[in-house]
Amino acid sequence: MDHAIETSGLTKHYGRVTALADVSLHVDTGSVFGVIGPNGAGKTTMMRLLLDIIRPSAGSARVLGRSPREGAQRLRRNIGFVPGDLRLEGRVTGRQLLRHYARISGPVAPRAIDTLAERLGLDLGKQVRTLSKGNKQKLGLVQAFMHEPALLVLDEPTSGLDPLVQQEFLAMVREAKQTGQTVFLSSHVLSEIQQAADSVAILREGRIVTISDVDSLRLTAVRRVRVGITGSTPDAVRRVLEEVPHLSELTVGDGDGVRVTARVEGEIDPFVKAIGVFRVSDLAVEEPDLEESVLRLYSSPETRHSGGTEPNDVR
Ligand SMILES: Nc1ncnc2c1ncn2[C@@H]1O[C@H](COP(=O)(O)OP(=O)(O)OP(=O)(O)O)[C@@H](O)[C@H]1O
Repeated sequence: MDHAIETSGLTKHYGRVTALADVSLHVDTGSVFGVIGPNGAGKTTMMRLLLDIIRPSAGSARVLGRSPREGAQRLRRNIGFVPGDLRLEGRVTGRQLLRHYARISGPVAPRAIDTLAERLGLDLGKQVRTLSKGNKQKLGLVQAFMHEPALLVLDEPTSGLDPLVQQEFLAMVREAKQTGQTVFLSSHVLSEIQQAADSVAILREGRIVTISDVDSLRLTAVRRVRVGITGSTPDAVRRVLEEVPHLSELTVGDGDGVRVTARVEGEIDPFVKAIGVFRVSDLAVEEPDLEESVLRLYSSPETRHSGGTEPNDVR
């Protein structure tokens, strides 16, 4: 399989700040590749380097077989890009702006703009400057997808979108993959990467901490769960839940029914099956925390000793 993106020792310094350090990775053509990391990890820097918006201090990249620097013009037609700091202003309508972009990006299939806008619930008749943050983000997504580029580079693409629109976006990513497009997207939300990506690079302080397939990563996800149970007693609930593997920090309180909180690591299925024997009146499963579930497990020994959880500490 050939590579839509290849980087070798890619490095970017801003004065004394190293935004990206020695990043070498490749993204298979036709795959969805996620980059995940906390604020300031270097995700935006990497994307800007790939698009020749900024130039590397060291190392190199190839995008669709070319250096970003040499191939800029042609690459723009074959890449759909949503920047992390998307700023759209102006008195033009969304439709007028997209038509303008279509002249730069190359042929857009008839109705592609309307179809995408309808999917995302975007009104193309409104002036761009009057759109909310989420609606501007939708406009950014339509402009990236509308010409069916070979490569989509999406920096925090779901920021500002409500959950239903996020799901629609994820469906668009899956469809893009089915048609052979490559998607390179960044996020600091673990669940989004898990749903969308085949492979993921974890970035921290400008360095790749690990590159893994998403299925292996899923096993490390840590979730916080809260359950309300009626028609049982705290003791009975505790007895059942104490048998659940990879469940820790269990609290069982008595109040309006039995109130349970716990931390579940990895697969959620044994926990769901265990509470299934009770009458569940309330259930909340919190989004896995990136720091807790992934970064501590994969961080360097020095970082781990500064208070993180050791991988083999995890119960
Ligand atoms: N133009 C710049 N001048 C100086 N430092 C910069 C510049 N751009 C980025 N940095 C620094 O480089 C590091 C990486 O920033 P980058 O924006 O790539 O991170 P990120 O992972 O995209 O973060 P976020 O999730 O907050 O968007 C940060 O320490 C940031 O402060």
